[in-house]
Amino acid sequence: MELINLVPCLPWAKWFPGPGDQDWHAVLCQVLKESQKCTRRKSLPKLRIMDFLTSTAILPLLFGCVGICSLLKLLQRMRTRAYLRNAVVVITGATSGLGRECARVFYAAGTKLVLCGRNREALEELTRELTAAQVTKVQTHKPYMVTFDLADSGAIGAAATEILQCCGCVDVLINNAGVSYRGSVVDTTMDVDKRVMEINYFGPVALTKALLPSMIKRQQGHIVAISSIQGKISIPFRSAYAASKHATQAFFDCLRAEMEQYDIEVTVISPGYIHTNLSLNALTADGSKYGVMDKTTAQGRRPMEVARDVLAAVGKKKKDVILADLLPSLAIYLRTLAPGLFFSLMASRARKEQKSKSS
Ligand SMILES: NC(=O)C1=CN([C@@H]2O[C@H](COP(=O)(O)OP(=O)(O)OC[C@H]3O[C@@H](n4cnc5c(N)ncnc54)[C@H](OP(=O)(O)O)[C@@H]3O)[C@@H](O)[C@H]2O)C=CC1
Ligand SMILES: CCCCCCCCCCCCCCCC(=O)OCC(=O)COP(=O)(O)O
Repeated sequence: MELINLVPCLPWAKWFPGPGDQDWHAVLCQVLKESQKCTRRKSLPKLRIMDFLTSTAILPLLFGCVGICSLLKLLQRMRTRAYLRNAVVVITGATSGLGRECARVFYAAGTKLVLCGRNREALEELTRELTAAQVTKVQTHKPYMVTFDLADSGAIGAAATEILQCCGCVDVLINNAGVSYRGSVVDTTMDVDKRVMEINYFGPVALTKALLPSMIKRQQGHIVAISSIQGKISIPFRSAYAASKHATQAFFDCLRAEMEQYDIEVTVISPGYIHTNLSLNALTADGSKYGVMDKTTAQGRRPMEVARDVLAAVGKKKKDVILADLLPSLAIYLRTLAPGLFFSLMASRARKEQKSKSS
């Protein structure tokens, strides 16, 4: 016990030594005894309350908390359902991977889907599959299909016009389509850098810009960008991809701020590895397809799970969401808090990868 804490107990001292007296030690012992008695007296009601709480109130309290949490979850689910039911939702890259799974979960949520892709047959097959599915809880709507290439800037305006003509408006635009890349900066042609940027950045930006005026007019809408952990940190041999995703993050962060006055929501989603065809379809330094299912991709999260998280993020109108394991999430903090260490780790990773390629 600190001496200072004994000061309030000094009045209990039964006698005080006189000036020059050496018996202060006895006084302090006496004060200490009195203070301990006092603490015991004070803590008795506290002990009784604790006894009461642990014996009678803890279980009801626990059940109460669980009940409140479940109720809040249910309310959130109902809000998400109400927000998305009959909403016009445009999904790019719906022919494969995450886009395809997003189509499934948003269809089951009762949205009016506009499925976008380059491959008409794949879109038709997905539409057949969706409409054949038994969804009982909500009324579903037959998806509309729009075929265009995001690298073709002329086609994007026409696609936006077609979407607005057929559906009247767009409530949610999910910019999901994308391509990855593998290569060293030194070996990669500028054509490849530009192509990755066209598909992952300029395409979504152009589509967003084409649909924004109608959203602003209605003062309603929601834009989603599927970025990547690589929109927040850069790893070696992904220069074009990481750059396109960093640009995506920056553009949609600016857009969010500008759209707040119109009640238009912007959600940027940054997933870690997902088990899709992304690595198979990735471009290499000379523009050819990589064509390999990487171990990291194969071990990634199931696209259906990620699609459910996308639905939840949209329903909750989240602004920025990271959907990754602990390590990539920690890496983002490391990049911010200890950039020197992060850069050294990335340099050593680059050396190792280079070595394993050349051996
Ligand atoms: N898989 C992963 O580990 C991660 C993926 N992401 C992101 O998720 C998104 C979806 O990728 P994912 O599902 O994994 O990969 P997939 O390769 O399975 O799907 C990519 C989709 O984008 C479409 N696409 C590609 N190029 C174009 C283009 N020029 N014009 C129009 N559509 C195009 C593809 O269409 P087509 O069938 O015609 O080729 C396909 O539908 C991407 O933005 C990706 O960066 C983010 C983090 C991790
Ligand atoms: C405090 C301790 C922190 C320890 C941090 C160590 C740093 C480890 C680096 C981890 C790098 C994670 C990279 C994740 C990349 C990723 O998830 O990318 C998602 C994609 O977009 C995948 O695309 P790709 O074409 O690259 O497969």
